[in-house]
Amino acid sequence: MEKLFDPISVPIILVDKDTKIRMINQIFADYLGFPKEEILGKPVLEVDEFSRFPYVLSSKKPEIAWKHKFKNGKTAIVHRIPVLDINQEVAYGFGLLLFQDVKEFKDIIEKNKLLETALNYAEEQLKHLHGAKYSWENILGTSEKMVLAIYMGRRASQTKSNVLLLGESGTGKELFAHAIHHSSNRQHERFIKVNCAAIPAELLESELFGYVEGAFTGAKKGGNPGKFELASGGSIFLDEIGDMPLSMQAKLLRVLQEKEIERVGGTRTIPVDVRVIAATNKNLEKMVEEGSFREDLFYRLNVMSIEIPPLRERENDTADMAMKLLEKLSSQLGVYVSTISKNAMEHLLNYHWPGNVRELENVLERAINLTDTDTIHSIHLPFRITGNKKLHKLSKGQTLKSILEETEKEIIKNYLDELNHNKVKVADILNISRSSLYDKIEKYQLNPPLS
Ligand SMILES: Nc1ncnc2c1ncn2[C@@H]1O[C@H](COP(=O)(O)OP(=O)(O)OP(=O)(O)O)[C@@H](O)[C@H]1O
Repeated sequence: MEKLFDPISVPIILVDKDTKIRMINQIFADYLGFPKEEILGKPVLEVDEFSRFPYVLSSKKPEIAWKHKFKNGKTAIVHRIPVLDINQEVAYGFGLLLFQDVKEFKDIIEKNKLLETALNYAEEQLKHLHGAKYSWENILGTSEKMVLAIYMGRRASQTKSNVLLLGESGTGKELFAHAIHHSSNRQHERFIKVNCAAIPAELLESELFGYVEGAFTGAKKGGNPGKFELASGGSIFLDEIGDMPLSMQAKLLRVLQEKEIERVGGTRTIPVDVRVIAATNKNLEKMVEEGSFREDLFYRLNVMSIEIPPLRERENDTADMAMKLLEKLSSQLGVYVSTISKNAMEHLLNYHWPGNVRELENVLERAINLTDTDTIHSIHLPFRITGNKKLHKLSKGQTLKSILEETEKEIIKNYLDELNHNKVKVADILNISRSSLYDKIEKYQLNPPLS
């Protein structure tokens, strides 16, 4: 026994069922300040009057990590464990000193607390990074179709089902995905986005499901978890799902059905609990008919499908949305632009917005950067929005010269109207001299009527 226990650097003691010390290793004896021979065979209470071994053996209950003060004044953290025989009778008691000094223990606890705080902070940061950034409050729109889409989104968020977001580019599908996660019971877990169109087909599998060490040349040591594993407990947003190659669609279907993944190159299955929110601007039904999207996957995803209408179908939304986006953008850009002129608003309302809200945002941001006042005028809008289509068609009697003159007159008139006939500004924007502008005003009779 001595040979066995003495080399162990942790103080250890064994007492028999009568609490007599049967073994104590050298380090423990030194700690107590007695020669070993003096202690061996003695009842433990004689050596340490505060020992709780008599109690531990009679109660048969171990005491783990107890603070203990020895007769010599030293305070330690100890384990006292009753060891029972096959009849559940006490055979002996085993004790060890976990920390020879409570301060050592406290230091470790302090360090642990610090580490825990740092870890919590890091986890919070990570959640913030991987969490949903938008909620329903960020989604603008009061038209009937939008209100319905938002209602569907809110309902879907309360379910466990997969969600399919359908809509043209820039209609706000990603915004919806964030809001759904944010208002679901997974809100404190991760929200992981994967753009299926942006990842090369050959990398998509390892991106989604991860890989094991040595799975392919260049694979990281120790392997790498995929987005599904990272999102476990939370939501995964599969954007542009319509662009997922057929081979991957089959693998995704398996994951949705089995709720487990297999890393590339691995053999072990890993359970994953992930809510899938998928989005596409493609017509999946048509793709199913054409054979480029799996029908079974379509039905798996299409449980809660939400159609987000294009901006041109959201009657009354554009004006309200433009004003709210203007407020948001100007505060983001740190400028004060609060008004859209009547003329400019008319152009915004008449435009067909193929790029939807994203395009509206871009147009407004550009306009904010161009205006010198608190108002956006039509001259601050791109020509595709203000452009007068009639000028592109040649009507009877028109010549190139007359079209150019008409266009010139139109543009100068627009600028003069928008800028309250401030000729300095107009000349500046059109990049012509002031005298040239005066000539043209004269030529086209663009002076405001005298009141
Ligand atoms: N209803 C809305 N309210 C406020 N902002 C919106 C709304 N819809 C879209 N946006 C804004 O328009 C931009 C595009 O939105 P988002 O990325 O969600 O569109 P998408 O449909 O996912 O586009 P894509 O199909 O091209 O990925 C974002 O900046 C978003 O903040």
